[in-house]
Amino acid sequence: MTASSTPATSTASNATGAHSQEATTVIEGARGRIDSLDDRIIGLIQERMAVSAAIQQARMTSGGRRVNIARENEILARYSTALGKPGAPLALTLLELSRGRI
Ligand SMILES: C=C(O[C@@H]1C=C(C(=O)O)C=C[C@H]1O)C(=O)O
Repeated sequence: MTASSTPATSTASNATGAHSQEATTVIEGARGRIDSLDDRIIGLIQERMAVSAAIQQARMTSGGRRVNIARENEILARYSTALGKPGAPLALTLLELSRGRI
């Protein structure tokens, strides 16, 4: 039996859902890369939240409002241009994380 047709271990002990050892190996490696990317994305979101908080604090200390709708519209447009329709709710989630619910 070749490596590519070797059955994977039973689904009970294989969380990938793959039906061959070859696919299991590919998926496990790629999931490691996704976990690493997600760690970086989460770190970038936390960094974004901190930068946004500094902007909001500076504006409020000067007597301005926390929220700036014109700027938020620019961000919504950037995300939907780059990512298509699902980019808008993603941008809204980032804005909510950064300035709370409005
Ligand atoms: C960070 C700012 O303040 C608020 C938060 C924003 C953000 O997190 O991107 C955008 C606009 C504002 O509602 C800003 O005005 O740039």
